[in-house]
Amino acid sequence: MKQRLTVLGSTGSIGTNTLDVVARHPDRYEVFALSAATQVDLMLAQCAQFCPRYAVMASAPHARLLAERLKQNDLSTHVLQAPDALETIASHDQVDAVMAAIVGAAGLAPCLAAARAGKRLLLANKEALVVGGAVFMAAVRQGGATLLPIDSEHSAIFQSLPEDPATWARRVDHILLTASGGPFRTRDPATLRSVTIEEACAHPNFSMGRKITIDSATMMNKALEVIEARWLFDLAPEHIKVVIHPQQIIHSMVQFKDASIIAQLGTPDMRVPIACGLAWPERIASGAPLLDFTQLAALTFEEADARRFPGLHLSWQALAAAPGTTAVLNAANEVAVEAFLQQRIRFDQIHALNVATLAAVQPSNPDTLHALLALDAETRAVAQELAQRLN
Ligand SMILES: NC(=O)C1=CN([C@@H]2O[C@H](COP(=O)(O)OP(=O)(O)OC[C@H]3O[C@@H](n4cnc5c(N)ncnc54)[C@H](OP(=O)(O)O)[C@@H]3O)[C@@H](O)[C@H]2O)C=CC1
Ligand SMILES: CC(=O)[C@@H](O)[C@H](O)COP(=O)(O)O
Ligand SMILES: [Mn+2]
Repeated sequence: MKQRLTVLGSTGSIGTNTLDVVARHPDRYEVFALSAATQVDLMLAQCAQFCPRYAVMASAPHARLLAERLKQNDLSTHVLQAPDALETIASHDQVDAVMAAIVGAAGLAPCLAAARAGKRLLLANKEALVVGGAVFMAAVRQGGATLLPIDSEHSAIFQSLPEDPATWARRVDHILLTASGGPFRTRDPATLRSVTIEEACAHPNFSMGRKITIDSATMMNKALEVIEARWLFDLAPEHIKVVIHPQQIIHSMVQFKDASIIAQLGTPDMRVPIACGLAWPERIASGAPLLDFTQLAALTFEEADARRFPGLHLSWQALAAAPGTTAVLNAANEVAVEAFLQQRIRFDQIHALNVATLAAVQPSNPDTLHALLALDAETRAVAQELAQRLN
Protein backbone atom coordinates (compact mmCIF):
# COMPACT_ATOMS: atom_id res chain seq x y z
CA MET A 1 0.00 0.00 0.00
CA LYS A 2 1.18 3.55 -0.73
CA GLN A 3 2.36 5.78 2.13
CA ARG A 4 0.07 8.82 2.42
CA LEU A 5 2.09 11.92 3.11
CA THR A 6 1.52 15.41 4.49
CA VAL A 7 4.27 17.91 3.66
CA LEU A 8 4.31 20.91 6.01
CA GLY A 9 6.25 23.73 4.34
CA SER A 10 6.03 22.21 0.87
CA THR A 11 7.13 25.40 -0.94
CA GLY A 12 10.44 25.68 0.92
CA SER A 13 13.84 24.18 0.25
CA ILE A 14 13.14 20.94 2.20
CA GLY A 15 9.55 20.84 0.95
CA THR A 16 10.49 21.03 -2.74
CA ASN A 17 13.32 18.51 -2.27
CA THR A 18 10.84 16.18 -0.58
CA LEU A 19 8.42 16.43 -3.49
CA ASP A 20 11.32 15.83 -5.88
CA VAL A 21 12.02 12.50 -4.15
CA VAL A 22 8.31 11.65 -3.89
CA ALA A 23 7.82 12.27 -7.63
CA ARG A 24 10.46 9.60 -8.36
CA HIS A 25 8.36 6.97 -6.53
CA PRO A 26 4.70 7.26 -7.53
CA ASP A 27 4.29 3.58 -6.64
CA ARG A 28 5.29 4.21 -2.99
CA TYR A 29 3.93 7.65 -2.04
CA GLU A 30 0.72 9.60 -2.36
CA VAL A 31 0.47 13.24 -1.26
CA PHE A 32 -2.45 13.76 1.10
CA ALA A 33 -1.86 17.40 2.06
CA LEU A 34 0.55 20.28 1.51
CA SER A 35 1.10 23.52 3.43
CA ALA A 36 2.76 26.85 2.70
CA ALA A 37 2.74 30.45 3.89
CA THR A 38 3.04 32.91 0.98
CA GLN A 39 3.98 31.21 -2.30
CA VAL A 40 0.60 30.78 -3.98
CA ASP A 41 1.91 30.14 -7.52
CA LEU A 42 4.25 27.38 -6.42
CA MET A 43 1.53 25.82 -4.25
CA LEU A 44 -0.81 25.87 -7.26
CA ALA A 45 1.80 24.07 -9.37
CA GLN A 46 2.33 21.49 -6.59
CA CYS A 47 -1.43 20.90 -6.37
CA ALA A 48 -1.57 20.40 -10.14
CA GLN A 49 1.27 17.86 -9.99
CA PHE A 50 0.40 15.93 -6.80
CA CYS A 51 -3.40 16.40 -6.48
CA PRO A 52 -3.45 16.58 -2.65
CA ARG A 53 -6.81 16.47 -0.87
CA TYR A 54 -5.89 19.58 1.19
CA ALA A 55 -3.67 22.63 0.81
CA VAL A 56 -3.19 24.83 3.85
CA MET A 57 -2.06 28.46 3.58
CA ALA A 58 -0.85 30.53 6.54
CA SER A 59 -3.10 33.57 6.03
CA ALA A 60 -6.66 34.27 4.86
CA PRO A 61 -5.61 36.38 1.82
CA HIS A 62 -3.22 33.67 0.60
CA ALA A 63 -5.84 30.97 1.21
CA ARG A 64 -8.48 32.95 -0.76
CA LEU A 65 -6.10 33.57 -3.64
CA LEU A 66 -5.13 29.90 -3.84
CA ALA A 67 -8.77 28.79 -3.76
CA GLU A 68 -9.56 31.12 -6.69
CA ARG A 69 -6.59 29.90 -8.71
CA LEU A 70 -7.43 26.23 -8.05
CA LYS A 71 -10.99 26.84 -9.22
CA GLN A 72 -9.83 28.60 -12.39
CA ASN A 73 -7.64 25.57 -13.11
CA ASP A 74 -10.38 22.98 -12.36
CA LEU A 75 -8.37 21.48 -9.51
CA SER A 76 -10.32 19.89 -6.66
CA THR A 77 -7.87 20.41 -3.74
CA HIS A 78 -9.64 21.96 -0.71
CA VAL A 79 -7.97 25.02 0.76
CA LEU A 80 -7.75 25.41 4.54
CA GLN A 81 -6.15 28.05 6.71
CA ALA A 82 -3.42 27.80 9.37
CA PRO A 83 -2.87 27.55 12.28
CA ASP A 84 -5.60 25.02 13.20
CA ALA A 85 -5.60 23.34 9.80
CA LEU A 86 -1.89 22.52 10.14
CA GLU A 87 -2.71 20.32 13.12
CA THR A 88 -5.59 18.76 11.16
CA ILE A 89 -3.45 17.71 8.21
CA ALA A 90 -0.60 16.56 10.49
CA SER A 91 -2.83 14.25 12.55
CA HIS A 92 -5.53 13.20 10.02
CA ASP A 93 -6.57 9.52 10.19
CA GLN A 94 -5.68 9.01 6.56
CA VAL A 95 -2.09 10.25 6.90
CA ASP A 96 0.79 7.82 7.45
CA ALA A 97 3.79 10.15 7.40
CA VAL A 98 4.37 13.86 8.00
CA MET A 99 7.34 15.79 6.67
CA ALA A 100 7.86 18.68 9.14
CA ALA A 101 9.56 21.35 7.03
CA ILE A 102 8.08 24.60 8.29
CA VAL A 103 10.82 26.96 9.47
CA GLY A 104 10.88 28.09 13.09
CA ALA A 105 8.71 27.65 16.16
CA ALA A 106 5.63 28.05 13.93
CA GLY A 107 6.06 24.34 13.20
CA LEU A 108 5.84 23.17 16.81
CA ALA A 109 2.06 22.71 17.15
CA PRO A 110 1.64 20.56 14.01
CA CYS A 111 4.71 18.50 14.99
CA LEU A 112 3.14 17.79 18.37
CA ALA A 113 -0.17 16.94 16.68
CA ALA A 114 1.59 14.44 14.38
CA ALA A 115 3.53 12.97 17.32
CA ARG A 116 0.43 12.55 19.48
CA ALA A 117 -1.39 10.93 16.56
CA GLY A 118 1.39 8.34 16.26
CA LYS A 119 2.55 9.29 12.77
CA ARG A 120 5.85 8.60 11.11
CA LEU A 121 7.31 12.05 11.73
CA LEU A 122 10.13 13.18 9.44
CA LEU A 123 11.71 16.08 11.29
CA ALA A 124 13.55 18.80 9.39
CA ASN A 125 12.06 21.62 11.51
CA LYS A 126 14.80 21.58 14.18
CA GLU A 127 13.42 24.68 15.95
CA ALA A 128 10.30 22.69 16.91
CA LEU A 129 12.44 20.25 18.89
CA VAL A 130 14.69 22.98 20.31
CA VAL A 131 11.58 24.76 21.62
CA GLY A 132 9.58 21.64 22.52
CA GLY A 133 12.37 19.57 24.11
CA ALA A 134 10.99 17.21 26.75
CA VAL A 135 7.35 18.02 25.84
CA PHE A 136 8.01 17.06 22.22
CA MET A 137 9.74 13.77 23.14
CA ALA A 138 6.98 12.88 25.61
CA ALA A 139 4.40 13.40 22.83
CA VAL A 140 6.38 11.06 20.56
CA ARG A 141 6.47 8.37 23.25
CA GLN A 142 2.84 8.76 24.31
CA GLY A 143 1.56 8.80 20.72
CA GLY A 144 3.77 5.90 19.65
CA ALA A 145 5.13 8.01 16.78
CA THR A 146 8.23 7.08 14.80
CA LEU A 147 10.55 10.09 14.83
CA LEU A 148 13.06 10.11 11.97
CA PRO A 149 15.66 12.89 11.65
CA ILE A 150 15.94 14.71 8.32
CA ASP A 151 18.58 17.28 9.31
CA SER A 152 21.63 15.93 7.47
CA GLU A 153 23.88 15.65 10.56
CA HIS A 154 21.21 13.89 12.62
CA SER A 155 20.31 11.57 9.79
CA ALA A 156 24.02 10.69 9.65
CA ILE A 157 24.13 9.99 13.40
CA PHE A 158 20.90 7.98 13.16
CA GLN A 159 22.41 5.86 10.37
CA SER A 160 25.69 5.39 12.27
CA LEU A 161 24.28 4.41 15.67
CA PRO A 162 23.59 0.78 16.62
CA GLU A 163 20.04 -0.30 15.84
CA ASP A 164 19.03 -0.88 19.47
CA PRO A 165 18.83 2.42 21.42
CA ALA A 166 19.03 0.45 24.67
CA THR A 167 22.73 -0.25 23.88
CA TRP A 168 23.77 3.33 23.04
CA ALA A 169 24.73 4.42 26.57
CA ARG A 170 27.19 1.57 27.08
CA ARG A 171 28.64 1.53 23.53
CA VAL A 172 28.81 5.18 22.45
CA ASP A 173 31.39 7.58 23.86
CA HIS A 174 30.23 10.73 22.04
CA ILE A 175 28.91 12.01 18.74
CA LEU A 176 30.64 14.48 16.44
CA LEU A 177 28.44 16.87 14.48
CA THR A 178 30.23 18.21 11.43
CA ALA A 179 29.86 21.88 10.49
CA SER A 180 30.74 23.69 7.28
CA GLY A 181 31.91 26.84 9.09
CA GLY A 182 29.72 28.83 6.70
CA PRO A 183 30.84 31.69 4.48
CA PHE A 184 32.91 33.39 7.22
CA ARG A 185 35.09 30.47 8.29
CA THR A 186 38.28 32.25 7.25
CA ARG A 187 37.15 35.88 7.40
CA ASP A 188 38.81 38.22 9.91
CA PRO A 189 36.39 38.27 12.90
CA ALA A 190 37.04 42.00 13.32
CA THR A 191 35.25 42.61 10.00
CA LEU A 192 32.06 40.68 10.86
CA ARG A 193 30.26 43.92 11.81
CA SER A 194 30.17 44.95 8.13
CA VAL A 195 28.77 41.68 6.71
CA THR A 196 26.04 42.17 4.08
CA ILE A 197 22.92 40.03 3.65
CA GLU A 198 24.27 38.76 0.35
CA GLU A 199 27.57 37.69 1.94
CA ALA A 200 25.79 35.96 4.82
CA CYS A 201 23.45 34.13 2.43
CA ALA A 202 26.32 32.56 0.47
CA HIS A 203 26.45 29.08 2.03
CA PRO A 204 29.44 27.11 0.67
CA ASN A 205 27.62 23.82 -0.03
CA PHE A 206 23.83 23.97 0.35
CA SER A 207 21.04 26.08 -1.15
CA MET A 208 18.59 26.47 1.75
CA GLY A 209 15.98 28.86 3.14
CA ARG A 210 17.25 32.24 4.35
CA LYS A 211 16.82 31.62 8.08
CA ILE A 212 18.92 28.46 8.25
CA THR A 213 21.47 30.01 5.89
CA ILE A 214 22.03 32.95 8.25
CA ASP A 215 22.18 30.47 11.15
CA SER A 216 24.94 28.61 9.33
CA ALA A 217 26.88 31.86 8.94
CA THR A 218 26.75 32.56 12.73
CA MET A 219 27.03 28.83 13.55
CA MET A 220 23.78 29.18 15.49
CA ASN A 221 22.60 26.39 13.16
CA LYS A 222 25.12 24.09 14.83
CA ALA A 223 24.05 25.38 18.25
CA LEU A 224 20.46 24.44 17.43
CA GLU A 225 21.70 21.07 16.12
CA VAL A 226 23.51 20.32 19.40
CA ILE A 227 20.21 20.84 21.23
CA GLU A 228 18.35 18.83 18.56
CA ALA A 229 20.84 15.94 19.03
CA ARG A 230 20.46 16.05 22.81
CA TRP A 231 16.74 15.25 22.44
CA LEU A 232 16.79 12.97 19.40
CA PHE A 233 19.43 10.63 20.83
CA ASP A 234 18.90 11.24 24.57
CA LEU A 235 22.53 12.30 25.00
CA ALA A 236 24.11 14.25 27.83
CA PRO A 237 25.27 17.59 26.34
CA GLU A 238 28.92 16.83 27.14
CA HIS A 239 28.70 13.81 24.82
CA ILE A 240 27.93 16.04 21.83
CA LYS A 241 30.92 17.60 20.06
CA VAL A 242 31.29 19.77 16.96
CA VAL A 243 34.08 19.77 14.38
CA ILE A 244 34.36 21.98 11.30
CA HIS A 245 34.57 20.01 8.06
CA PRO A 246 34.29 22.54 5.21
CA GLN A 247 33.61 20.02 2.40
CA GLN A 248 30.53 18.52 4.15
CA ILE A 249 31.16 15.07 2.72
CA ILE A 250 31.14 13.43 6.15
CA HIS A 251 27.73 14.40 7.49
CA SER A 252 28.51 13.44 11.13
CA MET A 253 30.09 10.62 13.15
CA VAL A 254 29.67 8.41 16.17
CA GLN A 255 32.73 7.76 18.36
CA PHE A 256 32.44 4.43 20.19
CA LYS A 257 34.04 3.43 23.51
CA ASP A 258 36.73 1.35 21.79
CA ALA A 259 37.95 4.38 19.75
CA SER A 260 36.26 3.15 16.58
CA ILE A 261 34.33 5.77 14.61
CA ILE A 262 31.37 5.20 12.28
CA ALA A 263 30.52 8.04 9.90
CA GLN A 264 27.98 8.59 7.14
CA LEU A 265 29.25 10.11 3.88
CA GLY A 266 27.74 11.32 0.65
CA THR A 267 27.39 14.31 -1.64
CA PRO A 268 25.89 17.31 0.14
CA ASP A 269 22.32 16.97 -1.16
CA MET A 270 19.29 17.01 1.15
CA ARG A 271 17.47 14.49 -1.02
CA VAL A 272 19.69 11.81 0.57
CA PRO A 273 18.48 12.23 4.20
CA ILE A 274 14.96 12.91 2.89
CA ALA A 275 14.89 9.63 0.92
CA CYS A 276 16.40 7.85 3.93
CA GLY A 277 13.64 9.14 6.21
CA LEU A 278 10.85 8.49 3.73
CA ALA A 279 11.82 4.87 3.10
CA TRP A 280 13.59 3.78 6.31
CA PRO A 281 14.57 0.95 6.83
CA GLU A 282 14.35 0.47 3.06
CA ARG A 283 16.60 2.45 0.72
CA ILE A 284 15.23 4.17 -2.37
CA ALA A 285 16.74 6.30 -5.15
CA SER A 286 17.06 9.94 -4.07
CA GLY A 287 18.20 11.59 -7.30
CA ALA A 288 21.43 12.80 -5.64
CA PRO A 289 24.67 12.35 -7.58
CA LEU A 290 26.98 9.59 -6.37
CA LEU A 291 30.12 10.57 -4.50
CA ASP A 292 33.20 10.16 -6.68
CA PHE A 293 36.15 9.64 -4.31
CA THR A 294 38.66 10.08 -7.13
CA GLN A 295 37.44 13.68 -7.56
CA LEU A 296 37.75 14.63 -3.87
CA ALA A 297 40.80 16.80 -3.30
CA ALA A 298 40.82 16.50 0.50
CA LEU A 299 38.67 16.06 3.57
CA THR A 300 39.79 18.60 6.16
CA PHE A 301 38.83 19.32 9.77
CA GLU A 302 39.35 22.17 12.19
CA GLU A 303 38.16 23.47 15.54
CA ALA A 304 35.44 26.14 15.68
CA ASP A 305 36.96 29.49 16.66
CA ALA A 306 34.97 30.87 19.63
CA ARG A 307 35.81 34.50 18.72
CA ARG A 308 34.42 34.09 15.23
CA PHE A 309 31.47 31.90 16.30
CA PRO A 310 30.51 32.96 19.86
CA GLY A 311 26.94 31.66 19.39
CA LEU A 312 27.93 28.01 19.16
CA HIS A 313 28.52 27.65 22.91
CA LEU A 314 25.12 29.08 23.79
CA SER A 315 23.71 25.60 23.07
CA TRP A 316 25.59 23.86 25.89
CA GLN A 317 24.94 26.82 28.20
CA ALA A 318 21.20 26.78 27.44
CA LEU A 319 21.00 23.02 27.96
CA ALA A 320 22.66 23.42 31.38
CA ALA A 321 20.32 26.27 32.40
CA ALA A 322 16.69 26.17 33.59
CA PRO A 323 14.21 24.13 31.47
CA GLY A 324 12.77 26.40 28.78
CA THR A 325 16.06 28.25 28.20
CA THR A 326 16.49 26.58 24.80
CA ALA A 327 13.05 27.93 23.81
CA VAL A 328 14.19 31.41 24.85
CA LEU A 329 17.39 31.03 22.82
CA ASN A 330 15.45 29.90 19.77
CA ALA A 331 12.92 32.75 19.92
CA ALA A 332 15.67 35.32 20.47
CA ASN A 333 17.57 33.97 17.49
CA GLU A 334 14.50 33.93 15.21
CA VAL A 335 13.91 37.61 16.05
CA ALA A 336 17.60 38.44 15.62
CA VAL A 337 17.90 36.75 12.21
CA GLU A 338 14.75 38.48 10.97
CA ALA A 339 16.04 41.84 12.28
CA PHE A 340 19.32 41.30 10.41
CA LEU A 341 17.49 40.35 7.20
CA GLN A 342 15.40 43.52 7.56
CA GLN A 343 18.60 45.51 8.11
CA ARG A 344 17.53 46.61 11.59
CA ILE A 345 20.63 45.15 13.27
CA ARG A 346 24.15 44.29 12.10
CA PHE A 347 25.35 40.71 11.57
CA ASP A 348 27.55 40.74 14.72
CA GLN A 349 24.57 42.03 16.75
CA ILE A 350 22.70 38.73 16.23
CA HIS A 351 24.83 37.19 18.96
CA ALA A 352 24.61 40.30 21.15
CA LEU A 353 20.82 40.23 20.92
CA ASN A 354 20.68 36.51 21.74
CA VAL A 355 22.82 37.02 24.85
CA ALA A 356 20.86 40.09 25.99
CA THR A 357 17.53 38.28 25.54
CA LEU A 358 18.73 35.20 27.44
CA ALA A 359 19.68 37.48 30.32
CA ALA A 360 16.31 39.25 30.26
CA VAL A 361 13.89 36.29 30.15
CA GLN A 362 13.62 33.78 33.00
CA PRO A 363 11.70 30.68 31.90
CA SER A 364 9.66 28.75 34.46
CA ASN A 365 9.69 25.13 33.27
CA PRO A 366 7.14 25.27 30.40
CA ASP A 367 5.60 21.79 30.30
CA THR A 368 2.69 22.18 27.88
CA LEU A 369 2.34 23.45 24.32
CA HIS A 370 0.44 26.44 25.69
CA ALA A 371 3.26 27.32 28.12
CA LEU A 372 5.91 26.88 25.42
CA LEU A 373 4.05 29.17 23.02
CA ALA A 374 3.55 31.75 25.78
CA LEU A 375 7.29 31.70 26.56
CA ASP A 376 8.06 31.97 22.84
CA ALA A 377 5.76 35.02 22.51
CA GLU A 378 7.13 36.67 25.67
CA THR A 379 10.71 36.20 24.47
CA ARG A 380 9.95 37.61 21.04
CA ALA A 381 8.46 40.75 22.59
CA VAL A 382 11.53 41.23 24.78
CA ALA A 383 13.93 40.58 21.89
CA GLN A 384 12.10 43.04 19.62
CA GLU A 385 12.42 45.74 22.23
CA LEU A 386 16.10 44.97 22.84
CA ALA A 387 16.73 45.03 19.09
CA GLN A 388 15.37 48.58 18.90
CA ARG A 389 17.75 49.65 21.66
CA LEU A 390 20.76 48.19 19.83
CA ASN A 391 20.59 50.94 17.24
N1 LIG B 1 17.00 23.72 3.69
C1 LIG B 1 17.74 22.73 4.15
O1 LIG B 1 18.54 22.14 3.40
C2 LIG B 1 17.62 22.29 5.57
C3 LIG B 1 16.61 22.77 6.39
N2 LIG B 1 16.47 22.29 7.65
C4 LIG B 1 15.38 22.81 8.49
O2 LIG B 1 14.16 22.60 7.81
C5 LIG B 1 13.24 23.65 8.09
C6 LIG B 1 12.82 24.29 6.77
O3 LIG B 1 13.95 24.90 6.19
P1 LIG B 1 13.92 25.45 4.68
O4 LIG B 1 13.18 24.49 3.82
O5 LIG B 1 15.32 25.79 4.36
O6 LIG B 1 13.08 26.79 4.88
P2 LIG B 1 12.35 27.65 3.74
O7 LIG B 1 12.32 29.03 4.22
O8 LIG B 1 12.93 27.36 2.41
O9 LIG B 1 10.86 27.04 3.74
C7 LIG B 1 10.00 27.23 4.85
C8 LIG B 1 8.62 26.69 4.52
O10 LIG B 1 7.74 26.99 5.61
C9 LIG B 1 6.68 27.88 5.17
N3 LIG B 1 6.48 28.82 6.26
C10 LIG B 1 7.28 29.86 6.62
N4 LIG B 1 6.78 30.48 7.70
C11 LIG B 1 5.64 29.82 8.03
C12 LIG B 1 4.67 30.02 9.05
N5 LIG B 1 4.76 31.01 9.97
N6 LIG B 1 3.60 29.17 9.10
C13 LIG B 1 3.48 28.18 8.20
N7 LIG B 1 4.38 27.95 7.20
C14 LIG B 1 5.45 28.77 7.14
C15 LIG B 1 7.19 28.51 3.89
O11 LIG B 1 6.11 28.95 3.07
P3 LIG B 1 6.30 30.00 1.84
O12 LIG B 1 7.59 29.65 1.19
O13 LIG B 1 5.10 29.69 0.98
O14 LIG B 1 6.28 31.37 2.39
C16 LIG B 1 7.96 27.33 3.29
O15 LIG B 1 7.07 26.41 2.73
C17 LIG B 1 13.99 24.62 9.02
O16 LIG B 1 13.66 24.34 10.34
C18 LIG B 1 15.45 24.30 8.76
O17 LIG B 1 16.27 24.57 9.86
C19 LIG B 1 17.29 21.35 8.17
C20 LIG B 1 18.32 20.87 7.41
C21 LIG B 1 18.58 21.31 6.06
C1 LIG C 1 22.04 20.49 5.15
C2 LIG C 1 21.93 20.70 6.60
O1 LIG C 1 21.64 19.82 7.37
C3 LIG C 1 22.22 22.05 7.11
O2 LIG C 1 22.02 22.11 8.50
C4 LIG C 1 23.63 22.33 6.66
O3 LIG C 1 24.39 21.22 7.01
C5 LIG C 1 24.17 23.55 7.22
O4 LIG C 1 25.45 23.26 7.65
P1 LIG C 1 26.31 24.23 8.53
O5 LIG C 1 25.41 24.86 9.55
O6 LIG C 1 27.30 23.33 9.12
O7 LIG C 1 26.85 25.24 7.59
MN1 LIG D 1 22.02 20.36 9.42
